[in-house]
Amino acid sequence: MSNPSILILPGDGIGPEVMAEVRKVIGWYGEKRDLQFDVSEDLVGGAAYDVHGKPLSDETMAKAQEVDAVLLGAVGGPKYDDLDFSVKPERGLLRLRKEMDLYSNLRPAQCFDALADFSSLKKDIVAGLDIMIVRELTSGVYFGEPRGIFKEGNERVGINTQRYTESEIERAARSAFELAMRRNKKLCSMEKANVMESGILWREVTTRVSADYPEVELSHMYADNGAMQLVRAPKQFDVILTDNLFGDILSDCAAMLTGSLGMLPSASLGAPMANGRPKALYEPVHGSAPDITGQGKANPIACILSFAMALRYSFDQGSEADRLEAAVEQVLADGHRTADLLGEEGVSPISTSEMGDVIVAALDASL
Ligand SMILES: NC(=O)C1=CN([C@@H]2O[C@H](COP(=O)(O)OP(=O)(O)OC[C@H]3O[C@@H](n4cnc5c(N)ncnc54)[C@H](O)[C@@H]3O)[C@@H](O)[C@H]2O)C=CC1
Ligand SMILES: CC(C)CC(=O)C(=O)O
Ligand SMILES: [Mg+2]
Repeated sequence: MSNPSILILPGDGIGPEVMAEVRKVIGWYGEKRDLQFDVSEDLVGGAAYDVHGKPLSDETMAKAQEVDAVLLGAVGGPKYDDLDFSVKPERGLLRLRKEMDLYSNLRPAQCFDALADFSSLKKDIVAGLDIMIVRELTSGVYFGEPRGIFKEGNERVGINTQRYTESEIERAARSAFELAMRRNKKLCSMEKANVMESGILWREVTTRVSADYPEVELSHMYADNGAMQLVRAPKQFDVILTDNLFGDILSDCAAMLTGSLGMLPSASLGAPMANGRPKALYEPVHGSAPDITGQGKANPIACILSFAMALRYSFDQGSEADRLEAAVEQVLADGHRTADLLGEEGVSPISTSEMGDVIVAALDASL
C-alpha cells in the first residue's frame, strides 16, 4: 500500500517559518515511528501570486484535491494589500476551502496548565479549559452572492450577503453533534436569530437535527452574548457550533483564553473520499503575522498541533496525536517559551526553530 500523501502549502509571512518546524516533526515520525508520508510542497497566497499572478494555481488546486491531507501555514501580508480583491492571497485559501468543500472547521481551544497565567483573563477562569468551536466554513457571508462594491447614485456601496441553505446548516450541525457525542455531550449553537433570518433557519435546523442525538444537551445563544460569555465564563461550554463569520471572530477570541493566538490549531474537514478519509486541510488559526516575520519569534505550536489533528482525523493515528500533544504540553511545563508567551520573571524566549527542536526532543523522550 502506498504511503498517505500530504501537500504542504507554507504560504506567506511566518507560514514558512512555522511549517519548517512541522517538517521536523513529520521527519521524526518517519524515522522513529515508521510513519511514512509522501510529502510534496507548493505555493499559495502571496507566494503563489508572485509566481503565477494568482493566489492559487489550477495545478495546485488539483493536487490539493488528490492528496490525503493539506497542511497550510498562513497567507497574506502588507505587500499584497493593494491588489485587486480577486487575486488577494486570502482568496487562495478561500478557494481551497470552497472547492474541497471543507464545511466543518474544528478549532479547539485548550488551556495548558503551564500557560494558565498567560491568558488575559484570571487563571481560575481559564485553567483546565477545553472547548471545541465548530465553524461552518464554506458558506455564509464570506461566499454569499451578491457581493461586491457597486455604484449607487452618487456613492459606492459595499455588499456581502449572509446566505445559508438548510443542507449547509444541517451538515455542519451533524459534524458538531458527532463531536459532542465523543466529548461531553453538550452543544451550544450560536447565531443571531433575533435579527437575522439566516439565524432563525440556523436555530430551526439545529433543533431538528438534535432529535437524532437525544443524548446531547443542545442550547442556543445569540452570538454577541456568546462572545461575552466566552470571556466571562468559558468553561460553561464544551462544543460550540456557529457560522463562518461568527466562528472566525469567536475562535480568535477563544485563542486568547489559551495564552496566545500562536497556540490554536485547526482542522477543516469535508465529506469522506473514496479511501474513507475525509477531505482535509489543517492550518493554524493565526495569520501571516507580518509584524514578527523573519525574526524567529513565531510560535510554531499552532501549526504543530494542526499536524497532530491531521494524525487524528486523517491518518487514524489517535495515539500518535496524543503523543505529540503531550510533547507540546511537556515543553511548556519545562518552561520553554517563544516571545509571544513571555512575562514570567527570569524566562528568556527561545526561537521558532528552538521550539521545534525541544518538541522533537520531547517526542524522543516519549519513546
Ligand atoms: N488563515 C490565514 O492564513 C489567515 C491569514 N490572515 C492574514 O494575515 C495577515 C495579518 O493579519 P492579522 O490580522 O495581523 O492577524 P495575525 O493572526 O497574522 O496576527 C495577529 C497578532 O498575533 C500575532 N501572532 C499571530 N500568530 C502568531 C504566532 N504563531 N506566534 C506569535 N505571534 C503570533 C501577530 O504577531 C500579531 O500581533 C493579513 O493579511 C490577514 O488577512 C489572517 C488570519 C488568518
Ligand atoms: C481567509 C482567512 C484570512 C479568514 C480568517 O481570518 C480565518 O479563516 O481565520
Ligand atoms: Mg481568522
